[in-house]
Amino acid sequence: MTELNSQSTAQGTSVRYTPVPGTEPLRLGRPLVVAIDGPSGSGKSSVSKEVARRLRLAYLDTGAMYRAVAWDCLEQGLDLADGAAVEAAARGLDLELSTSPDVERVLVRGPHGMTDVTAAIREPRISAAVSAVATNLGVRDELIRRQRAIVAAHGRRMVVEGRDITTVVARDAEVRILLTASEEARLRRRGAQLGGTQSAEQLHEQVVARDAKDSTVASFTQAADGVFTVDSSDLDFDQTIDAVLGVVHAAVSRPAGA
Ligand SMILES: Nc1ncnc2c1ncn2[C@@H]1O[C@H](COP(=O)(O)OP(=O)(O)O)[C@@H](O)[C@H]1O
Ligand SMILES: Nc1ccn([C@H]2C[C@H](O)[C@@H](COP(=O)(O)OP(=O)(O)O)O2)c(=O)n1
Repeated sequence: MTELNSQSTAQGTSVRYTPVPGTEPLRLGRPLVVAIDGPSGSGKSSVSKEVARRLRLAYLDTGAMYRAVAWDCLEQGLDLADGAAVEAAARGLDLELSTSPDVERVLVRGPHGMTDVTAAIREPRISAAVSAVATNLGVRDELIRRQRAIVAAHGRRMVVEGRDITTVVARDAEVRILLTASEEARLRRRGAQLGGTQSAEQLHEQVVARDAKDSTVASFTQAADGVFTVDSSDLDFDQTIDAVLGVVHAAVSRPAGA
């Protein structure tokens, strides 16, 4: 009951999704985990939030969890090379994050009460430090456990985005997507997002070099079996949303076992 139409637009040919009212697989209450992985700047966060709004699902930004651990380690003055101390910080972290696609909020509880770290975790100093935390396997073990618990607590109705969601955290997701874009597009988008404040070298470090480090512990450059690839290099934001929604509807409309 899903229509996928090819339409020519000013930007080229794109796949657009035409929702069919009352489409059974998207009924409210039925589990629907949409797992989205991809490299830095491919559009995971912005696309996942909009897809969650359209499908009335909760939203989990797993990258924000790794960033919050990095923030806490720096706050405590820990040496990020001390794996045991970093793992202990992750296991002890009292973290609260919004799972609404409309509210961006990350809070960390410390000895002096809750600190709102929503903006702080996006600072370049955290982007520079976060791979040291994300490549710590003890940290990953703890955050993966928490991420699975969050998905379960939301009745498995959630868009979850990161680097290892399709392959580890939610291998059993109803829909698994690898969102990619060319390196050139990703650097351009991240540069614009940061308001042109970063040099080409800084952007390369924050996007390409960080992905190379993160690739050592998570596989997000090639789609695993059963994972759909959406390449957004030549799509604008709205076209990317249409393409992702098209994949969701095609996946949930498939007969069982197909
Ligand atoms: N298809 C697209 N076309 C143009 N810009 C996009 C597209 N997808 C995302 N963006 C923009 O690119 C920037 C980076 O996207 P973001 O969602 O932060 O990526 P990620 O979470 O993968 O690092 C944002 O400013 C976002 O609005
Ligand atoms: N599931 C995840 C999510 C993020 N990470 C790591 C990889 C990244 O360097 C950091 C921050 O992720 P985030 O998605 O915020 O990164 P972007 O700057 O949006 O590309 O965490 C991870 O290892 N596994």
